[in-house]
Amino acid sequence: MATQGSLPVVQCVARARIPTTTGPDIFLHLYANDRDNKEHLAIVFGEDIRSRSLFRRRKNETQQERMVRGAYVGKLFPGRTVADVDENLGLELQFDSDGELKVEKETTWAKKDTLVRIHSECYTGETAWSARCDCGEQFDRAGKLIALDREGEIVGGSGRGVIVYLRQEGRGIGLGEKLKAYNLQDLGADTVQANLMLQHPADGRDFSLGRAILIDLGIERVRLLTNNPDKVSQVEHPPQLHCVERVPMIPLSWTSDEDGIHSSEIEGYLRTKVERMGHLLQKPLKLHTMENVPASSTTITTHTII
Ligand SMILES: Nc1nc2c(ncn2[C@@H]2O[C@H](COP(=O)(O)OP(=O)(O)OP(=O)(O)O)[C@@H](O)[C@H]2O)c(=O)[nH]1
Ligand SMILES: [Zn+2]
Repeated sequence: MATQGSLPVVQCVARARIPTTTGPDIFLHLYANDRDNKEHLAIVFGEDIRSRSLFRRRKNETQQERMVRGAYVGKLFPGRTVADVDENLGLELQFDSDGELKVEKETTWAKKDTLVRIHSECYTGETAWSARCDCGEQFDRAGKLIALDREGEIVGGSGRGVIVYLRQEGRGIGLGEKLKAYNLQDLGADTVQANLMLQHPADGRDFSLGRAILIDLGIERVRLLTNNPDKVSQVEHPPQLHCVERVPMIPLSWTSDEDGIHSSEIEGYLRTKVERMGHLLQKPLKLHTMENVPASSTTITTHTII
């Protein structure tokens, strides 16, 4: 687990509106940073969640250049010439003498609890239909919960929220090493043992880039979608960033016979997360060590961070 340490410097390179197949427009932000050369992303729900580094005014730039990188208010349309004013919607951005965006409630989301997922890239789970993990399901669920007002007892994001998408494939070991880890798992190791056998830490990820991206987006109070306690502690950077609540992500297969991922591999994966990585999962789970103990006593309770 990485220590808090200083924040990386992040720069939003571009933002674009993405009309989605599921309904809402999202705003995809691509980031550069001073720690690695990966293209980390922020999937932002809500036109008014604004990247300070993207909107910061640059010397001698034109309004056209601002619109091309995505530093505009409201909606783009053919013939629009000014980035900082959307006359159709009656929106205008204001800036201070240093060219920093002024946070005004009419144009910029601020000081509100925001539903957030810090998600690590998983090609196999998100693209290759893998039933070894629940990453793809979690990614989809995060988008759905951000768009919804509520789902059962979970309060959604009502169309405002962020999925910080960190290029940390394989809990940071990369896709090639993760494939080797899968082979070791087919040979009987669990996901933690496999990493260690390959001379990698069980989970060497550093979420400081996630913190820096959220702060750049002006997010201050996070309702974090995760079962991973390490992530909860990583979303603390007082006074700028606080985790005010942990919102559990219960695997769909635990609440439905049809939905979700049903495979022997996923049960082992989730069991290892609970037993060996300290993940906080609510549904009773038959643990290796608790074979003959009634399920009700193995419920792992979660704690809402206040
Ligand atoms: N090394 C390794 N990485 C895996 C394995 N299965 C999934 N992963 C990676 O684990 C990461 C999953 O992280 P997240 O989806 O952020 O979830 P989490 O950190 O486990 O915790 P939650 O926020 O509760 O979902 C991704 O980078 C996956 O590629 C595995 O068997 N071995
Ligand atoms: Zn995965």
